[in-house]
Amino acid sequence: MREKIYITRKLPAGIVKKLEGNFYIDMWDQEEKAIPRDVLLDKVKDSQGLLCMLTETIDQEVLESAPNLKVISNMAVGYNNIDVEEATKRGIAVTNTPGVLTETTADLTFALLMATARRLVEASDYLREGQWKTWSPMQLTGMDIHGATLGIIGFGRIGQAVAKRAAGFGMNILYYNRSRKPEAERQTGAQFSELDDVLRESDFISILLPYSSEVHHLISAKELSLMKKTAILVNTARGGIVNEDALYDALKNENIWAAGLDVFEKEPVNPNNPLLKLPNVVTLPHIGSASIATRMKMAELAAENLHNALVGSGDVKRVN
Ligand SMILES: NC(=O)c1ccc[n+]([C@@H]2O[C@H](COP(=O)([O-])OP(=O)(O)OC[C@H]3O[C@@H](n4cnc5c(N)ncnc54)[C@H](O)[C@@H]3O)[C@@H](O)[C@H]2O)c1
Repeated sequence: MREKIYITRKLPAGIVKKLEGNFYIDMWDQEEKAIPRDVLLDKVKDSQGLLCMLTETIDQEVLESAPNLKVISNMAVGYNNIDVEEATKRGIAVTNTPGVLTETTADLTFALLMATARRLVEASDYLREGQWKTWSPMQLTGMDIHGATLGIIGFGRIGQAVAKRAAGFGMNILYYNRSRKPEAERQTGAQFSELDDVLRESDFISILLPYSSEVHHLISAKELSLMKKTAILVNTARGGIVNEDALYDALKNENIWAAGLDVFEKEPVNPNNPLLKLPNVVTLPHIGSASIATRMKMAELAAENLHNALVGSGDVKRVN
């Protein structure tokens, strides 16, 4: 009997068709509605492979419901939605999609940095709401990007790709990372600093660390208090790295100047989240890797990981 793969979101037909050559495929295909938890728990019961998104929490309960599972293929580079330790104990391979989304996520990070610095959303709303009646020299003024110092926290693939863009914009670059990256330092002129120094000296802070319990609320009240009052925080990594209550206070009390957020502690974001009400925050619904070409590449790589891990040959991007 063919092995069964369950896919938690509708994927492009061509990608599903390729998998159908070797496996029995079942898929959640309601695009407007996320897969309900009870459906997921039921569907994994007889599956050998699971292709999921970061919106699905693959915890102990899911793993217990899936005694036949051999591979979990996450269609994302981050995999904090999966209990990797528990999966490893059960001999389940966990895979992700690194690399193919690096440049697209760096583009979005830079776009968010610029939109926040130059108040693009506020300015667009101002015009649409019919408020543009005169001209005043200090109206809708923002922060310069050229010549400013960018501090990158998490200097991996995406962090380094952001640094390349920043170098082109004439920014000075500081970075904090677990280990030093001499080759990227040479290419971008970025300088390694301790975390507190990066926070103190930067005009822009870009967070690009993977989420883990180790970095939960890494940026909290104390860290925000080290930042310049004119500083802008951009988070395109994971919401849990920043303490949202502390961030709200820092923005409300003008201890920092603005924030650009693509990610939140709880997603999808509750529309009543107070951060959405602040004028000095630009918010996005986790669209870092959302270009047509990149989402296709991510889906292809996620399918390839699953296929290769199940047939036992070819390249597999394993995280455990
Ligand atoms: N907004 C989005 O849509 C989106 C898209 C892609 C990736 N992401 C997030 O961006 C993250 C980074 O992606 P990447 O491909 O650059 O990953 P990466 O593994 O290439 O880079 C992460 C860097 O962080 C460093 N690091 C890890 N833990 C650390 C710690 N505790 N202290 C200091 N340094 C630490 C690593 O040494 C590495 O250099 C992903 O894990 C994901 O959560 C978000």
